Amino acid sequence: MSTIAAFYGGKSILITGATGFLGKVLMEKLFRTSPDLKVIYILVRPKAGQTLQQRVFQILDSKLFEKVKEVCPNVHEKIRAIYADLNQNDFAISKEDMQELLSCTNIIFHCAATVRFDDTLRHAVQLNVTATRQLLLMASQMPKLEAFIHISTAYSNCNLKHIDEVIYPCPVEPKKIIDSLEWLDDAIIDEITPKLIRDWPNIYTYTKALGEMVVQQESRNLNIAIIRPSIVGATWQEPFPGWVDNINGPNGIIIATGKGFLRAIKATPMAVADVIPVDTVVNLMLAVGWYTAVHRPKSTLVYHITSGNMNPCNWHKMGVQVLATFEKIPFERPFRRPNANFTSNSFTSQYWNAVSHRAPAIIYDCYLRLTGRKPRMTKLMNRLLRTVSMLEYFINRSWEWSTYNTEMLMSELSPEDQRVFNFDVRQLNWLEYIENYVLGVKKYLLKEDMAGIPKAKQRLKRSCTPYSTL
Ligand SMILES: CCCCCCCCCCCCCCCCCCCCCCCCCCCC(=O)SCCNC(=O)CCNC(=O)[C@H](O)C(C)(C)COP(=O)(O)OP(=O)(O)OC[C@H]1O[C@@H](n2cnc3c(N)ncnc32)[C@H](O)[C@@H]1OP(=O)(O)O
Ligand SMILES: NC(=O)C1=CN([C@@H]2O[C@H](COP(=O)(O)OP(=O)(O)OC[C@H]3O[C@@H](n4cnc5c(N)ncnc54)[C@H](OP(=O)(O)O)[C@@H]3O)[C@@H](O)[C@H]2O)C=CC1
Repeated sequence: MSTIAAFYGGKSILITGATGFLGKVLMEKLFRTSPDLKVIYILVRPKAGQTLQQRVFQILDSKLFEKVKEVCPNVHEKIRAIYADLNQNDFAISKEDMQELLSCTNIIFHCAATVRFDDTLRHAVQLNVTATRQLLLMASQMPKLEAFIHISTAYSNCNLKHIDEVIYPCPVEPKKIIDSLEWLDDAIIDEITPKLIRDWPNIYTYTKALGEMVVQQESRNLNIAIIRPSIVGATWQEPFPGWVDNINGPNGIIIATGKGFLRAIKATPMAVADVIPVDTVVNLMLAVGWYTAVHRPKSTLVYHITSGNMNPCNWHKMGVQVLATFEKIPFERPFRRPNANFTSNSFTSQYWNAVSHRAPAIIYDCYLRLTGRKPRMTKLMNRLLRTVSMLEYFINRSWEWSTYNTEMLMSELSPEDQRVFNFDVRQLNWLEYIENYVLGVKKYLLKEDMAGIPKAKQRLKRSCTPYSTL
């Protein structure tokens, strides 16, 4: 019997960000391995015209939760969706709900965040810093709370080259930033943002660093741990390989390449591609939740969950395998035949952007105009190139993350727990993982039918010039 699975039995667990990529996989694993847990509270806001209940039903009815329904048929009764907006005071939670959360919660997993690189400082601080502070305040009023697990990112200190499992101080106190944002107007905030974020590449990583400082400052006597994953990718093994559901990080790039839009990218081929499967991250989160509650370490432990130091892959290897997979499993209706080059400097990158990206888009828009349709390719291409430029920082550098705490935890687990909650990334076969990843993007993101593969392959064989039925 798994000690960790047994630990979550009978527990009331609060998850923020449960409707996000990581949150869904966390809920799935919890229900599948500890179906006797008492309840999972999730803080949800209505979105895109859907009520809370509709959002929960959509998640539970998805393919991701198919196995859960077999082992935990009453899963609907064990999720309690609580109306909450983390941008509001007290999260806009009703008094009754707040009372229930305060008196019943045993474990908190704080996953909610804005992960947009270009968010405004005001909004990113509100969500990634102030909301974390507010949640810690709530946690301090929970008599039954055993552990508070905060999800950060391995890139919160990406202005350093070697990163230890410690909380690094930020140049400006989070409290000072929170206070000044209350009275500064948006124009001034925009002006001072570059000065504040200094050598951080974007507002996201900077506010995640501030969030960690807040955790340290407001920890009181709580049992807290911080988890820092690197680039979170599709599932490796559980509940099945290749599951992915948003266009963040590598996912959007894989789509853009497979559809033939993106043909060159400014990347350092030998730089480490520090991708980590989402199920590996979730396994570590659950192990950390157990360890923090049961062993109660004296200080806040930080855990890195990265792949580079244990089982490194680089962008060249990743790119080659992605392209090889497109040959076997092409995406439907590509704009051009998928092909890609890594460029090494800004000049060649600008050249390829003009020749390989902008020119075909302009030509295609002319064709659309001539055939009486609305041009849209140039706009789409500009948006794609903007996105790629924001990711460039991360694909042209390598970092070293120490993983002492993560390795220590691995050694503390029983053989059964090491199997059920496996976060040993040394066992990952990159070629197999990448192939499943691309297949997952096709199936779960693009929702393309696998039966169409032979036809797509035939079209691919015939194609050499731009064509599209978009
Ligand atoms: C020698 C041979 C070698 C071979 C060479 C081969 C080389 C070629 C490569 C080919 C293979 C590629 C292999 C993989 C390479 C991958 C490289 C990628 C690296 C990734 C690095 C990531 C680093 C991350 C570091 C930090 C990690 C973290 O901690 S956090 C998570 C990461 N966060 C993000 O990724 C967020 C980034 N995104 C953004 O910030 C914004 O989205 C944006 C600024 C980039 C874009 O904003 P914009 O306003 O333009 O668009 P937006 O409005 O957001 O959306 C546009 C449309 O898309 C829809 N959308 C948006 N989000 C989602 C979503 N999550 N799911 C589904 N759909 C979404 C949105 O609704 C919009 O649609 P419309 O409304 O219909 O227009
Ligand atoms: N994905 C990655 O590559 C990495 C992620 N991380 C960290 O992991 C965590 C989860 O990321 P991920 O799952 O990818 O992100 P997603 O963007 O998929 O999910 C974000 C979650 O936060 C919720 N949220 C955002 N704003 C609010 C709000 N105002 N009120 C209530 N809920 C809100 C979202 O809810 P809604 O559905 O309503 O929008 C969603 O559930 C984050 O802390 C991130 O920093 C760290 C490293 C890498």
